[in-house]
Amino acid sequence: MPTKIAVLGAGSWGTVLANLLTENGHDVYLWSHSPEQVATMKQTHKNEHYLGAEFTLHDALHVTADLGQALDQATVILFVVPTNAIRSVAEQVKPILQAHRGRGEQPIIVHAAKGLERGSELRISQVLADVLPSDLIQGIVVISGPSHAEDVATHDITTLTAASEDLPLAKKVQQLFMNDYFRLYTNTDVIGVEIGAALKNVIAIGAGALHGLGYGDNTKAALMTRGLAEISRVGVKLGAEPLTFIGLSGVGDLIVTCTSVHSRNWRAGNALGQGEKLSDVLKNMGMVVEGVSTTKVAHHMARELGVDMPITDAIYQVLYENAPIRAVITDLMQRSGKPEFDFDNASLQKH
Ligand SMILES: NC(=O)C1=CN([C@@H]2O[C@H](COP(=O)(O)OP(=O)(O)OC[C@H]3O[C@@H](n4cnc5c(N)ncnc54)[C@H](OP(=O)(O)O)[C@@H]3O)[C@@H](O)[C@H]2O)C=CC1
Ligand SMILES: O=C(CO)COP(=O)(O)O
Repeated sequence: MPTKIAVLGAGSWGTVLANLLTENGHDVYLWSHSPEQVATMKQTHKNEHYLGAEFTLHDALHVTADLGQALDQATVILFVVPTNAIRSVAEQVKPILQAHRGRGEQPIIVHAAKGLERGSELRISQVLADVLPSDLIQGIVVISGPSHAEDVATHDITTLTAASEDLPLAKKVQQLFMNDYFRLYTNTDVIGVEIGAALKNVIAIGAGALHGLGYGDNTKAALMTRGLAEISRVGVKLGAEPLTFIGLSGVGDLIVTCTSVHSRNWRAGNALGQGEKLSDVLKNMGMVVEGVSTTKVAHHMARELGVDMPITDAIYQVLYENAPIRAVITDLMQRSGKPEFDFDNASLQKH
């Protein structure tokens, strides 16, 4: 029995996930807020701006700019817009779900975005829970892991995590997405999965910058390892399970984002390392670079929580205070010597 799924956001990731779910036999409606983009996709069967000319939309995939049509009788709603658009899209979804309430429908809400909301510092599942009351929905599941849209588009073998506090719901979502090239594992640590997903983008900007400046493999490994240390530190302080950070949405996503030319965060960092201005880099990218906004949120969050995040702070200085990259690297290296692990520090323990 096919499941009706509404995919909200027709950028690179939303389009590829909608295609995959259609391949898996589901009845999928891909919603874009742009009627012009929908008209072009219907005419060409492509989403060329985001995925190039090679990628073709599945014949059975419905594309629409009508949110009501996408949501009508959908049992799953997948949010794949950038973090800072999640709230406004959820606010458009809410009255439609309220109108459907009489039919007794309660869709599963899934999201695939990676960031922290500017201003509120909320994780994405928290933003969704803030807007969509629990009597309107079955629950919220996050899907996350090392997964560039460009590689999934060519059926490269890919593994993700489906995370929810409600394990049966995570298992349902796992089954919807699984196929011979896309494998999901479940996890109940939503905090760890969302924090790992958001903060790896910050470190990927740093990895790109090191590449742009000509640093070698030792330096990149140092950045990724110490980057993971600070991601884990803040995550555990927020209540995450430490093990999640050695999983797919921790080290897994950190590796792919810090090493792939597909990563918009890595590419932005690389361009900065080569001396381009941030405003030009973002203008030329034409796609979301989540790590730029997340760096600001994480920098403030670290201060509020009293967690040491020296790499994130250094990237903040480069992005928001115009600090020269080589100077912040020198400052990082000149900090006093420290133990690799502070085993006695309570902030490394969950409780
Ligand atoms: N690309 C990838 O490989 C992966 C991305 N992700 C995450 O998925 C999320 C989406 O990323 P991705 O698809 O790559 O982003 P893109 O930049 O490729 O596309 C973003 C899409 O969201 C739309 N959009 C932007 N603002 C709004 C809004 N206010 N209302 C409705 N639609 C809006 C854009 O429309 P328009 O064209 O009009 O601007 C565009 O269709 C991000 O959080 C990203 O980190 C996660 C895993 C992999
Ligand atoms: O999250 C991603 C891969 O897992 C995509 O990363 P970018 O947003 O840097 O392209």
